[in-house]
Amino acid sequence: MASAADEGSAAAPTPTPRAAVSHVIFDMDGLLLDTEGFYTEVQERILARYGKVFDWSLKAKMMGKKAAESARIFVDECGLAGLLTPEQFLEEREGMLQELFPSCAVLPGALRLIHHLHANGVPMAVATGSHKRHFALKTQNHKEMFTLMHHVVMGDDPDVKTGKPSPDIFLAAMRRFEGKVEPSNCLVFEDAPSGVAAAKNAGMYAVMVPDPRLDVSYHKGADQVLSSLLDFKPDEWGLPPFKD
Ligand SMILES: O=P(O)(O)OC[C@@H](O)CO
Ligand SMILES: [Mg+2]
Repeated sequence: MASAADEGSAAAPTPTPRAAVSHVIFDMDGLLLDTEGFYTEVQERILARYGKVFDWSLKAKMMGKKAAESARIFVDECGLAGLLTPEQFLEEREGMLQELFPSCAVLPGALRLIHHLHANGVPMAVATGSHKRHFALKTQNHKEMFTLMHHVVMGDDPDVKTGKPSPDIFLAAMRRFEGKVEPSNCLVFEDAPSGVAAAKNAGMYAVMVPDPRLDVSYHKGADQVLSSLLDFKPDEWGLPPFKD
């Protein structure tokens, strides 16, 4: 029988990679940038006026979607039809969001991973449901991270006919890489159930980094679920390992 000392000195077996991807696509809100809390805060405030409470099952349905789609969900699910239109909801939350977005922080592990992949020549893109104007507000203090991306696709891009969970945005992001890239070459990082579904609908691999308040039933469909980007091991996906 091997002693504890023998076991300690034995080289760890090299794990078989889950897949060998060559290209990476990042979601933005709630994955790279800590902006989801702003949406929650503003929506809680609006709902409180109607004596209602914003909860995580509603959050799960709204997050990751284009603004108009999530506004429709908000009004319908909260039974506000006749009291508030989706357009009024968007108008009302706009001022509050515009003030909050520029102060957003980068989420843990995002910069480390992006710098590592860039240094190793792995092509990266961002695919966000956010439209151009909100993207500019959110990224104004984090420009460097986005210069390392080959490209960014936003929710109001003409190639994005339908928002997540439609695969449109991830397929558009894939097609804009150089050379011939297949969905099975792409690894998507997402925080939202609709985003994971979009990646899977596109035929890609999906690593989910969900908010801990999101019910575990929403993790279904992801190929891997992590508590933080800091826990990501590139070699599990055929990507160059971290050296530190
Ligand atoms: O696709 P992401 O970057 O999460 O953006 C969606 C955002 O508009 C709100 O959830
Ligand atoms: Mg997101």
